[in-house]
Amino acid sequence: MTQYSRVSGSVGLITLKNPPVNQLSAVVRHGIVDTVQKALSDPKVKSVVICGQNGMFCGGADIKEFQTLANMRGPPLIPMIHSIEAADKPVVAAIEGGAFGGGLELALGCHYRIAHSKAKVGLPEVTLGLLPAAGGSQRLPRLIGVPAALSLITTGRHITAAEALQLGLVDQVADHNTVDAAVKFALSVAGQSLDARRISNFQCPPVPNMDALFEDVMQKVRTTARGAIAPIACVQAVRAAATLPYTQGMQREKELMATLFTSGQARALQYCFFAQRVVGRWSMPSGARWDTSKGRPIHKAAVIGLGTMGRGITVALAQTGLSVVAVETQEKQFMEAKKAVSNMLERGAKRSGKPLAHGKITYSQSLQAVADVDLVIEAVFEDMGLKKKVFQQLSAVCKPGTFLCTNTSTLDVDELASQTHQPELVVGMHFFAPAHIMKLLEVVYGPRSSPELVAVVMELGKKMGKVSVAVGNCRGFVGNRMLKPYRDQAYFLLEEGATPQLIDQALEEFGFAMGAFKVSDLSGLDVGWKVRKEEGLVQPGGGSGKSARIRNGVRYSPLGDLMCEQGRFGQKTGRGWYQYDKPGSRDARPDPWMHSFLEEYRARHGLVARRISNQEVLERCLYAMINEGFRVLEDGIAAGPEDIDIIYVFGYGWPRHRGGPMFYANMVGLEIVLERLEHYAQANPDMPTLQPCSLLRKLVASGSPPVNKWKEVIKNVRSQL
Ligand SMILES: CCC[C@H](O)CC(=O)SCCNC(=O)CCNC(=O)[C@H](O)C(C)(C)COP(=O)([O-])OP(=O)([O-])OC[C@H]1O[C@@H](n2cnc3c(N)ncnc32)[C@H](O)[C@@H]1OP(=O)([O-])[O-]
Repeated sequence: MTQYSRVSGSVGLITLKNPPVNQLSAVVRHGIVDTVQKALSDPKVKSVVICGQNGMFCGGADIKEFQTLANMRGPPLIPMIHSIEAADKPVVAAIEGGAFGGGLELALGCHYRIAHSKAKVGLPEVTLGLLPAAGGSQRLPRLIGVPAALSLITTGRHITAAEALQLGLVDQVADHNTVDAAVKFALSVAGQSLDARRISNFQCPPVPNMDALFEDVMQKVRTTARGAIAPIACVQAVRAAATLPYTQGMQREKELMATLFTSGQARALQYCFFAQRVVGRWSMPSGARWDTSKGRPIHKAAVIGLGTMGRGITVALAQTGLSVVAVETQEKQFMEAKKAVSNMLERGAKRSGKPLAHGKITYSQSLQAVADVDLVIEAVFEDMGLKKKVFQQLSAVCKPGTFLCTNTSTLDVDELASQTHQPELVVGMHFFAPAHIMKLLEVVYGPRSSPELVAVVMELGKKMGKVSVAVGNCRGFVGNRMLKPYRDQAYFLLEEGATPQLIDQALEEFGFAMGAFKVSDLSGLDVGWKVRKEEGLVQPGGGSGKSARIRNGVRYSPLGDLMCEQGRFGQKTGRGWYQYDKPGSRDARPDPWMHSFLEEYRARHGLVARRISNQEVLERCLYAMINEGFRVLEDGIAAGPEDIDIIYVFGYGWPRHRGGPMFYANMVGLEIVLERLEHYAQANPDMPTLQPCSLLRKLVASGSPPVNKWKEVIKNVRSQL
């Protein structure tokens, strides 16, 4: 909706009213066309101000309308914005809150822009698989120059009003009432010539070596895009602005948008946008939900154990403004951690331009120091015995009602909870390394966990700038549980004839930030080895005969164990699945040693190497992971496919433009995933993770509904279990 009034005698005030973010739905576009027409034809009106209600200018086109073309009725944006720019009365945009995407494009069609000092602006279309196609890709470079426009349009980043002023994107910044300031401004420019204010008439400011600039940017974008097509189209659109007259540039913008709009990538990225918001509305099997469970504020928190994870968590907490007690009992680690945390905080402050959060941390070598905190995050070594001891001590030391959280990545949260006097006040907070940078937080509740605690931790995650996903307790939770069958398939493929680089290349071409073996080298092969040893799976020398590759009746690959026996722990030892210049180096190079190691291994086990295609790598690794995802849903560990997809996009390097594993399965076609799993399961009867799970079969039998309809089928499957 759009409201119109006349203020200060001669200013037509148009207010966009469409909660939650005044998005440009059809009804709003109608309203703008009508009210602009009204203002321009009213002789009493000498100038116009456009603003948005509830302290928000406009969040852009209505993304929900993109889901079906049928929804996209009503006046199109481009002519609407052109008619504003062509108006013979000055039109001023009063930007409060934010102007994003189509919202900023609307403001760029106005003759002047005044922003509140706390407002942000940006063209985030690229994050939705699109480009600013209501003239944004053509007007922005004309206004602020090609390099700055490229930076904003290809990254989609939101900038502050101060930066926008510096770039010349806005004309004035107001500290108080922006609409009042804009009305005053509109009065002052009434009657003035608008020839120099219509951005579409501008030439792009000249750039020396323009070809070299575009080549350079295109190369960078191709590397970082990992297969996403929108960033490349954004560069092409800006290039059109720099080299073509405005009308031809607009034609190019339209053509590029048409390709993007119907692409699967745009659908996947828009799905991710909404999925990220869906996971915030968490629920537990008990029926407790985000909107009925209230948390309480946390003022003081503690971190136990200052290894890599503990340091990152301490920094992340301090950066939210909380008081943090950081505890490490080992003298050497204690001294190193203090220094490291302070460096990390300094770097963070430099990056964000925000003040240092040093003063908020107190360090201690005694657990007694946490007696008065509201919440503790345990981040000691991944060892059940050690963690149990810490939880017993915490339960004795902390004041009643203290929330106790564990940063375990796989261990049983309920078992830890049972070590305390108040097991309902224990949950998992599974951070990802480096914890102050990585966005994902898995919040792991057990059957006894109190909804209040889940609410507290989800809220705390939000404050820390994390995307928090609430999941149930099981081995590996959601992320690591699904990763296991994916990794296992990668090992089996090595045995069957692949190399680490063949598998990694297929996964990286798919869009993963790193292939399975590079990730393994980065995180250290010894971590999994230790766990497998504790589980009694490791046989020295890899074992011999038939039993060497079978454990508990299921196929097992001892390759990782053999690598560890050779001291090849990955980057930290300079040798792993790849070789490195020196220990700690990150530049992975294929290792000829690996070739003979695999040949010898295959010969010992009577395996004949065969040619493995990229398609087989993707199908076996990804479909095994997806199949486990269906089991996770069937078991009620994740509330819905969105939870799984967001965990993978934010924590495991899954390419966002493919929407997450469960969305991807839907894009491929559930019947195809089922058929391929059946095929591979038949060929490998000793790999139960390839046996299609019943939820997948049920979904296919129900006609493969879209992801947002899966919950109904899941409910039926669970009720039959
Ligand atoms: C031809 C076209 C060309 C054009 O260039 C294309 C575009 O403009 S593409 C668009 C380019 N624009 C963008 O990419 C901006 C996308 N939006 C954002 O980045 C953030 O929402 C914003 C920064 C605005 C506010 O952040 P915040 O304060 O943390 O709030 P929040 O994020 O939690 O959202 C609150 C609620 O609003 C909902 N919703 C939000 N935006 C839209 C929308 N455009 N539409 C529909 N709905 C939208 C959102 O789903 C949520 O609903 P719910 O039911 O409560 O879950």
